[in-house]
Amino acid sequence: MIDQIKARLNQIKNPATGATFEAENRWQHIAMDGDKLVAQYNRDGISPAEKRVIEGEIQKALGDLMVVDNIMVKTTSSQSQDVFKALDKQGEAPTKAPETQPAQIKAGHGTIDKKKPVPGVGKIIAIGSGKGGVGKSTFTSNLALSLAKKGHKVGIIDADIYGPSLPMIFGKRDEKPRSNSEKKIIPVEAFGIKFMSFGFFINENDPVIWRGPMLGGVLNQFLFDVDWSGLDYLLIDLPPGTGDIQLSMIQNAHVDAAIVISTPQDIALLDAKKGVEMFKKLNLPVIGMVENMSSFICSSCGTEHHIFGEGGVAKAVEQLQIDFLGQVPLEIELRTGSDHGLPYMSQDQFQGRPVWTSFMNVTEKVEHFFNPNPTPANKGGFFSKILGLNK
Ligand SMILES: Nc1ncnc2c1ncn2[C@@H]1O[C@H](COP(=O)(O)OP(=O)(O)OP(=O)(O)O)[C@@H](O)[C@H]1O
Repeated sequence: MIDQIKARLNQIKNPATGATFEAENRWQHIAMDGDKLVAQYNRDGISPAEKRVIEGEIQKALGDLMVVDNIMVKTTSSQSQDVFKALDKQGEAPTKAPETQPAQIKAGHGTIDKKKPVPGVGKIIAIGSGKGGVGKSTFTSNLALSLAKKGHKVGIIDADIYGPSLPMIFGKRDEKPRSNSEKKIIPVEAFGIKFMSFGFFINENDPVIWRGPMLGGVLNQFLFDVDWSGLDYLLIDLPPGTGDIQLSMIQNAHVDAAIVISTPQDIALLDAKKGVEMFKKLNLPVIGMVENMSSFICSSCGTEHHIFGEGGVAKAVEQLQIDFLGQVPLEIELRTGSDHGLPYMSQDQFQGRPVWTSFMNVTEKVEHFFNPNPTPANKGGFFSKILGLNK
């Protein structure tokens, strides 16, 4: 099959010149890795928009031979600045301002090999889930807000390449991140939380195939090319799953600990256990597991319904010998808040409700994990205080 694939890939045309990839000798590597195709071409002179056309053509050319999700196309370029600029709503890079530039992230430049601390950041927590849609981004954003309520300076990296939802949750979908004069990306800020999202750099309709080449380096770029100075906690919202993508994202990054989110459903739990194992394999301490959507309390009759099952996460943490950080019930306002850019924990009118209390309890456990013996001097924003970073 590989010969057939090569023959078809050679006929892909460069939209910039109209010549085939074969004629321009663009392909550098075409090989199968199990059932996955890894192909790499030289993209000098090809713009991001043309690159997307090419990826569409590759999908079309190979669509009858293999599953599109198994096609991984990498690129190399001698111009390391041919990058993905923060997009405005129409998909165009914003115009220049005198002292800042449109922020940009590079594609296909791999990971850095050494784990090094992120300047100005206290602790970095990776938040993962085995399965998609269990509420990882909802949890991450509300944990950030709860930590901020306890006096900490908090940032979030939205590294969920499949469904970056932080711009929506924080009501910043139209934001265009910029870089400062030191070429550091300035994080976007909402409700006192600084964040950076992969969503600012892609069009929502871009196929996942196009995002593939960005996987390797994107987390490290978000860790080191963004100005995170002054943070106590930096949370990383990982893509759902426990495969190579998640592994390669975190194995070279300096992360202090991880939290795994699951629903009580068997299938989600099974995958969440794999997530815990993945973090353990990477020698990353697991703070614990959170059960989201644990139950629904009927507002008319007050009965508690365990829609996705009951007690599953409590059992799993026992088997895995990790801590149970708590349950977050289903609550309509948690969803509507996220949909409307008004995250739940930013709305003080919900204080005292079960979801609010759950988030504050989880927050205390996270604080305790890093600071088991709080004193008045190191309580609330303690990392910044120690480091003298809070201005
Ligand atoms: N406890 C909850 N109560 C009500 N709705 C919730 C709750 N948790 C999450 N949701 C809603 O469920 C949906 C999925 O949540 P979210 O996007 O946070 O999941 P995710 O695990 O990050 O998904 P993905 O895998 O796509 O990144 C969202 O609409 C969110 O608002």
